[in-house]
Amino acid sequence: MEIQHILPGFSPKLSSAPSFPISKQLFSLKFPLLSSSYPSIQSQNFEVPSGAVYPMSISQKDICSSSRRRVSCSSNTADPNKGHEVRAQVTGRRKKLAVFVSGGGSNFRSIHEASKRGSLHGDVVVLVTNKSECGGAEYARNNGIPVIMFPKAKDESDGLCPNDLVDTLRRFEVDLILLAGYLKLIPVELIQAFERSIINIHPSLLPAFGGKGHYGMKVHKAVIAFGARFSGPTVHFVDEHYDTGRILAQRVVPVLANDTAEELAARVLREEHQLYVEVVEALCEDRLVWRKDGVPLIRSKENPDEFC
Ligand SMILES: Nc1nc2c(c(=O)[nH]1)N[C@@H](CN(C=O)c1ccc(C(=O)N[C@@H](CCC(=O)O)C(=O)O)cc1)CN2
Ligand SMILES: NCC(=O)N[C@@H]1O[C@H](COP(=O)([O-])[O-])[C@@H](O)[C@H]1O
Repeated sequence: MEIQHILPGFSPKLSSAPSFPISKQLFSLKFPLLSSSYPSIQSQNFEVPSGAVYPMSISQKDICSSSRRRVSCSSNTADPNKGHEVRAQVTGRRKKLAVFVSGGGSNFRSIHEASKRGSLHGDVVVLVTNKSECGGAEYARNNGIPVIMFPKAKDESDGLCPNDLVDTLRRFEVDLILLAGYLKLIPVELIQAFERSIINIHPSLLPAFGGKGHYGMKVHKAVIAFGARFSGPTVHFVDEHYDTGRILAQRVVPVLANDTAEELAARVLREEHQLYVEVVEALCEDRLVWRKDGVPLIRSKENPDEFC
């Protein structure tokens, strides 16, 4: 496949990674520059949201210089003449977002806050939950965001069936569905109705530590029990199974020898809040590109030939 090694820089060369003192601070992996041994990618055809296909060349520069490179690759461009930042203008209609939660909703809050401060070109128009009294639902009600129940739970009086949920989200004119700590299986009716428009954030480096039974603290306990040295959040597209959809973005954090599951969870969650906001900002700015082999990529805001 002509783009077999397009992103080798993403795999950390651990032999060159510096050793870290046992401390609770984050570190950034240095990703190797793309060496000349990798086939150069001169021009590839990519699908773009409008469906048009146009050649795009990807130079052999280091596509991501560190694990902490912002997905949006910094949207501000300082104007030397004016001495202040000039935010790149975003055109097009603001995207309408539906967020699905089951718990506290800290990722939901991060996205809503980014929308309110203007860095995210979209609005949360509806919250969906299976737990009417969860923290995410309370936050939505306190911020005037409609809350709908799905699926219909035994101990809940109301709730929608899959087809009614699709109809309801269509009435809200939803463009993008964001799962954020939602613990139920998304039905195939929704996946078919919102093709390539449902993403999820998972608290491990998929495909490791994913699938049925892998949620919340269970994930972090398994990471520690297996002795994994790295973990971190994954944002992926949602298909009909748990955590098997195409990976869109990841961040890496260290797993320290004396970590508790709670300490690891907190370290990963901090990265989740940043990563999810940056990914949703990119999607709201139509910076998503589908590689010919079906892998989704996020185009850099600074240089359309670079990917995050
Ligand atoms: N069709 C899909 N639906 C959902 C996905 C997905 O990738 N495809 N992601 C999950 C989120 N998730 C991991 O990121 C996840 C959530 C829940 C479970 C799980 O095992 N749930 C239990 C029920 C838990 C409960 O009710 O408290 C179960 O199904 O037995 C695994 C992974 C959201 N939906
Ligand atoms: N497999 C799904 C899963 O485990 N999701 C995880 O649930 C937490 C929700 O936190 P939040 O409600 O504060 O956003 C997050 O850590 C998210 O990655």
